[in-house]
Amino acid sequence: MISVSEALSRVLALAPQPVPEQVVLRAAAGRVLLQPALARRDQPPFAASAMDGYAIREADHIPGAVLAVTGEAGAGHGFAGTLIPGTAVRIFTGAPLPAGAERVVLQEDVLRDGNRITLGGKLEAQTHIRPQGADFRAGDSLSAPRRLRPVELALLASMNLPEVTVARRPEVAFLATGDELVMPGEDPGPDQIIASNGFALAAMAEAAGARVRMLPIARDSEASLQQGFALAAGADVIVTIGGASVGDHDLVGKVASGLGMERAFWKIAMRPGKPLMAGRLGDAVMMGLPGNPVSSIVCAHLFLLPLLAAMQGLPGVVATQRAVLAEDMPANGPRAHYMRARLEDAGGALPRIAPFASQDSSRLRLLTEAMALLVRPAEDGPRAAGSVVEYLTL
Ligand SMILES: Nc1nc2c(c(=O)[nH]1)N[C@H]1C(S)=C(S)[C@@H](COP(=O)(O)OP(=O)(O)OC[C@H]3O[C@@H](n4cnc5c(N)ncnc54)[C@H](O)[C@@H]3O)O[C@H]1N2
Ligand code: MOO
Repeated sequence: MISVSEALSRVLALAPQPVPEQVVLRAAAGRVLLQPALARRDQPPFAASAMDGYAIREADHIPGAVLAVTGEAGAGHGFAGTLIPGTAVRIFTGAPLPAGAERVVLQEDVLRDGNRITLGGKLEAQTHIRPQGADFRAGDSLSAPRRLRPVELALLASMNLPEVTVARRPEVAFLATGDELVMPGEDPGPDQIIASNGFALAAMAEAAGARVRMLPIARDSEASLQQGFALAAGADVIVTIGGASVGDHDLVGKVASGLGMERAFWKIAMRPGKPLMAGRLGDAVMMGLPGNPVSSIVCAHLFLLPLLAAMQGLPGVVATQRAVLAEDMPANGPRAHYMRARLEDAGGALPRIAPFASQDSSRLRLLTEAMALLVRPAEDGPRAAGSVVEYLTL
């Protein structure tokens, strides 16, 4: 059995290079920007007013000064002339500052009478001007790679970039296998259960930027699995669920090998998730997840999500955080243990973490109550309450 970190590097070694594609901004949400995006213009493109008021010269900024209003500057239509000393131009938020103007006084701070304004007795120090390029300059870049959040879409839009280069979404085909499985809403036989894992896994993959195909459940026969693999043709990643272990009906490894899968590994020193396998099957990456619900979800978190990240040009890392152990724990065995745990704010710098008494990898409901996976490295010694440990969130 190989270690978790060795397995992750073997999985990442299977990842093909990201494929760039051009998309319009409206289609870029959540996609990974592959090339730095360069602003095509300054923003603001001119010195602009930040307030509604009057543009004036610095020399006229005197309490009680009386100035003639000689024109107007609005957003989208500036004042054509130059501001003459002793005069003011009515100005609105976002309007270009007239030539010669050096500050904007708020309309609340002046008295207007016909075409004249009188500045108030108490004037502000702030000029209420947004200098040209205060947000960004032409040529400034949004660095890559990065996953595009809504705020970055707005930034790209204001850089006047209608299209961006992003990574093509990897396509993942999920193939659940087992005679005991039926889909939700179907009528299960007396020995059957509902196939559940795929719903979590598909949602996880989609949130990680993938497109997902959920294939019909394969039965525990070589022919049915072969048919399932045939239906997965064209996918970038083929993920089987179940049938990965050593039982007589666990046929995934055998069938995949028969179809030419080059195995990168089978079995990892971790729990849950020991029977995980991965390799290359034709042009696709193949990942065989264990069938137990918690095992499949934990393995997907540790290996499938980093793979999908790497395929989109992002680092394939699993980020952990630190917490303080709430109770003593005995030494861990030879497999890294990802323990379902409760996380609580203990008022200190780090949260407190307490593993659940049951770590049964079939219990989905418990998993929904776990706020974290406490990571116990293989062969970790006993740990006393109060020691600092690592965890990850699902
Ligand atoms: N003699 C041994 N037995 C087992 C070992 C072992 O090392 N020696 N490993 C155990 C571990 S650890 C795991 S994990 C499981 C995984 O086995 P498989 O990947 O072959 O999974 P299945 O046997 O097909 O299913 C296990 C379990 O999960 C349920 N299942 C399967 N698919 C789904 C699904 N899509 N949705 C919901 N539940 C699913 C299935 O009904 C079983 O209860 O093997 C241990 N055995
Ligand atoms: O490692 Mo299995 O994944 O315990 O349930």
